[in-house]
Amino acid sequence: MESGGLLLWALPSALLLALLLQLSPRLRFRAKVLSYCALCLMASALTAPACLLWNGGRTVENMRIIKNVVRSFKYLYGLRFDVKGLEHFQVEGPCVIVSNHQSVLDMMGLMEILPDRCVQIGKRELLYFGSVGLIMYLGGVIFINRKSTSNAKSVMSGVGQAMTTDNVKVWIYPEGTRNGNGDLLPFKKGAFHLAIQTQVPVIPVVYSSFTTFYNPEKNLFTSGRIRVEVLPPIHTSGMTATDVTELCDTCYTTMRETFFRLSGTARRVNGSTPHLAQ
Ligand SMILES: CCCCCCCCCCCCCC(=O)SCCNC(=O)CCNC(=O)[C@H](O)C(C)(C)COP(=O)(O)OP(=O)(O)OC[C@H]1O[C@@H](n2cnc3c(N)ncnc32)[C@H](O)[C@@H]1OP(=O)(O)O
Ligand SMILES: CCCCCCCC/C=C\CCCCCCCC(=O)OC[C@@H](O)COP(=O)(O)O
Repeated sequence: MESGGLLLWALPSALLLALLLQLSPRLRFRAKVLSYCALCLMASALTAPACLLWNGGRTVENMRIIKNVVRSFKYLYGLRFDVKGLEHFQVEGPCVIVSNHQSVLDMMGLMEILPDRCVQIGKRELLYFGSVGLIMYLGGVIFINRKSTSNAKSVMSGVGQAMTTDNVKVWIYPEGTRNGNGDLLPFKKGAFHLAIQTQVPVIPVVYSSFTTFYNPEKNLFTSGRIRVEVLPPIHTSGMTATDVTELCDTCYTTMRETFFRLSGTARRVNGSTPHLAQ
C-alpha cells in the first residue's frame, strides 16, 4: 500500500523533472554543474577518512589519494585530456607551477597531471565549502586571504621556507580568479616573487579554452577534449626582486600564445565581452 503511494508520487515527479530538464537548457546546465558540486562534496566526504587513516592528518602525501579519486570524474562528464610535456615536471627539488584558471572544472585538469609532493594556493573561502574544504585542508592546500595583500604576502613567504625544507612544489593560478572569457587575465605577481625568493624554477602549464564545451552564457556543458601543455622550466637562479616584472611578463606572453595555439583561436581583440566563469 505504502510503496504503491510512493510510486504514485515519485514516478510523475521524476517524469516532470526529466521533461523540465529536456525543455530548459538553463535548468539542464545548472543541474549538471550542481551534480559536479555534489560529486565533489560526496567524494571529499568519502576520501577524508581514507586520508586520515592512511596518513594521519594534514600532509601533501594525501594529494596522491585525492588525485586518484578526482581523476575518475572525467569519465562521468565525458572529458578527455591530451597532455604534452609532462617530462618538464622532472626537475630536482621544489618549483612553482603556474597555470590558467577557467572554472571549477579545473580541479579535474589539475589532478590529471599533478606531480608528486605538490600543493596549491587557494582562496581562504574554500576552507568553508564543507567536505571540499576539509579535503583541501588535509591535502595541504595553502589558504590565503585575498582581501589582505599583507596577509597573502606573509603566507607566501612562509610557503617559500616550507618549499625548500619539505621539498614541495607549489601550484599557483596567477590570474588570481576564475576566468572563462577565452583569454588570460593579467597575472598577479605572487608566484614570481615566490619563485625568485626561493630561487626555484617556474613551470608554466596551459589548458586550452573550455568555451567549446563549457559556457555558462550559452548554458553549454557537454563532453569535450582539453589540450594541456607543460612548458619547459624557466630557471630563476641569480634573479632578484627587480626581475619579477620581467619574469611575470615572459610567462604571461608565452602562456597566452600557447593558450591561443592550443585553443585554435586567434588573439582576442581588446574590449570583447567576457562571460562569467562558474
Ligand atoms: C574533490 C575535491 C577536490 C579538491 C581538490 C583540492 C585541490 C585544490 C585546489 C585549489 C585551487 C584554488 C584556486 C584558487 O583559489 S585561485 C585564488 C587564490 N590564488 C591566488 O590569488 C594566487 C595568485 N595571486 C597572487 O599571486 C597575488 O599577488 C597575491 C594573492 C599574493 C596578492 O594579491 P593582491 O591582489 O592583494 O596584490 P597584488 O597582486 O596586486 O600585489 C600587490 C603588490 O605586492 C607585490 N607582491 C605580491 N606578492 C608578493 C610577495 N610574495 N613578496 C613581495 N611582494 C609581493 C606585488 O608585486 C605588488 O607590487 P607591485 O609590483 O605593484 O609594486
Ligand atoms: C557546509 C557548507 C557546504 C557548502 C557547499 C558548497 C558547495 C560547493 C561544492 C563544491 C565545489 C567544488 C569545487 C572544487 C574546488 C574548486 C576550486 C575553485 O575553482 O575555486 C575557485 C577559486 O579558484 C577562485 O575563485 P573565484 O573565481 O575568485 O570566485
